[in-house]
Amino acid sequence: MRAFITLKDFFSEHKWSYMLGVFWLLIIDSIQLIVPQILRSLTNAFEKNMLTINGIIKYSLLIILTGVIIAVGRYFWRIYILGTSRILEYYLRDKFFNHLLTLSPNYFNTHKTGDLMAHATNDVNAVRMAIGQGTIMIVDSIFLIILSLIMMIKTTNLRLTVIALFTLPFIIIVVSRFGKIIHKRFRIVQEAFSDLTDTTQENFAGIRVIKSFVQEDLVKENFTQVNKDNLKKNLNLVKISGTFHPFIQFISSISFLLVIWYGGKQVILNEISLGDFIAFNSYLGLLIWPMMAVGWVINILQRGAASMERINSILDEKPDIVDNSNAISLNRVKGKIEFKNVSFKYPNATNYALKNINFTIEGGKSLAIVGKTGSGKTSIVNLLLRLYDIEEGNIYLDNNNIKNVTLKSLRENVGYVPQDNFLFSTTIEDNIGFAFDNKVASEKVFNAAQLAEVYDNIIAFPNGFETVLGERGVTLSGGQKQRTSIARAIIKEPPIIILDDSLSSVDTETEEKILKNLEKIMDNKTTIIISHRISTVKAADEIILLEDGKIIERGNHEELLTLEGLYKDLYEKQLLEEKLNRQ
Ligand SMILES: Nc1ncnc2c1ncn2[C@@H]1O[C@H](COP(=O)(O)OP(=O)(O)OP(=O)(O)O)[C@@H](O)[C@H]1O
Repeated sequence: MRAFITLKDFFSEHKWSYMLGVFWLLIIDSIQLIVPQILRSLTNAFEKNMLTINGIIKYSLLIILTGVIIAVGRYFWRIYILGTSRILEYYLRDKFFNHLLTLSPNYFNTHKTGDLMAHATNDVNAVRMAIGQGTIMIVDSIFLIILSLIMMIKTTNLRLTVIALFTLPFIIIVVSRFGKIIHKRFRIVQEAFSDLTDTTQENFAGIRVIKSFVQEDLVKENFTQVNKDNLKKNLNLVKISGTFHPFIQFISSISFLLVIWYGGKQVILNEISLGDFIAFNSYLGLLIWPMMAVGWVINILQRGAASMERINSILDEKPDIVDNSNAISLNRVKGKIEFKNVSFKYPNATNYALKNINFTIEGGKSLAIVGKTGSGKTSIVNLLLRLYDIEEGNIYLDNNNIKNVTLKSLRENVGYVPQDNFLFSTTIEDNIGFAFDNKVASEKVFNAAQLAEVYDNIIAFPNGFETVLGERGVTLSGGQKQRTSIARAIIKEPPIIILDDSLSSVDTETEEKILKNLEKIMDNKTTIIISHRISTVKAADEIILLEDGKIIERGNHEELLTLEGLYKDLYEKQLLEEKLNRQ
């Protein structure tokens, strides 16, 4: 139960709602305890032939009155307790999502999206149940058990009460044994649900690959397998809960049997009145529910605690990359970037992705990075944006070690066009204006789209810039996505812009136009261009050629050609390719 300590702030904020809910709950419970007394008086009067029509009306009205108060009270405790548990669900999901946003990209490389989605749905629900229904049941059970026992003893005698409670220890044993098994099976069910969510999510994300490889049958088979596994684990849980409840009910019915046998005898011997006997049975009936509820509540709390533990394990996860305590916030930088003796291995990787990288880009100048796939080009950008931290070497921005700069100000100074060009399922206009907290002026969006050479494509769509991308709308071509993504980066007018293979899907003519536009807007701004294509990089002030994480050639285009090395080979091969393409 210690797991729920995460929610202490929530409880302190909402304690009054809980208290009011509990207050109403206790009122209802107290009134419920009056009903057997009404039945008792009614039966006794009936037995003594003293019951008049007026008496029947009086007792009936009393029963109706208690019914009305119970109904009103139930409404209020539901609002206060169940309503607050819904607020808790909202609070916890928000906290969970916000925490995930603080985690470093590496966390998402090593954790499945489906798993995280299952935490945000199933686990949060289980916690809500524990805090809502669970609270009600605990208060209800404790109060009703104590007061029913007092009333039972007062109405009849201690001996009959003790006999009625003969089954209580058995109920406690059964509840605690079953509780443990239910807890374990519930955890397994949650894990199976995570797998199911994950498989579904992955299959739909990769639907194009599945269809193009005609692998629907294989995917179907895999899904059926995971779905079957989920079903099996759920049935295991149902079987145990299915045995548990009737079992408890059976044990408690033995109490009734004992009361009918012994209590009946006491009525015959005139030790208690018929009214006492009936009231006693009603109290026993009232007692069965809380005794059962003890079982339920343990079940619900166990589930809630298991889910809370799973959520806590993520909430306890510390982001790998955070601002250091005396980090400075940079305003608009001049854009000087320096890598000094930087070597880097990805977490859990054995090989270095970058080895002893040294370069300086003066503010306003451009650097191009070329190299074969996997040579470490993107890794340089990942380090500059501090998506990963380095242990060997240093990176400086305007002569400040980036480890001493706030992440926000570092990243705000950079316009980044990533390789995967991810766009959100919202309008094109909102995608381009993504960097701004508030809606940005449409003219600004249009201008960025023009500079990225995608304006004409966008206005050709029936809804133009209002076109919704993704599920409900148009899907852009690879080149259109790249250019929309460029527009998203340049609209910020950042002092540093990074294009990671961002022109690979556009033809050379459009590429040239985009580069010309960039030249205009990037005057006095620093540019890093990563590309496989020499045509994209040849105008850069400096070009570095990477191989296996090392810089093997550097210089401007002309200098690199005179080196007669790999760069020149690459250039000649691409010239030949272009020539062949033109023929
Ligand atoms: N998150 C990661 N974890 C472990 N290794 C990684 C990770 N990202 C990249 N690598 C490895 O680091 C090396 C350099 O990768 P990087 O993405 O920098 O190459 P690249 O030159 O940009 O390639 P491409 O042109 O294909 O994009 C590769 O061997 C790659 O497998």
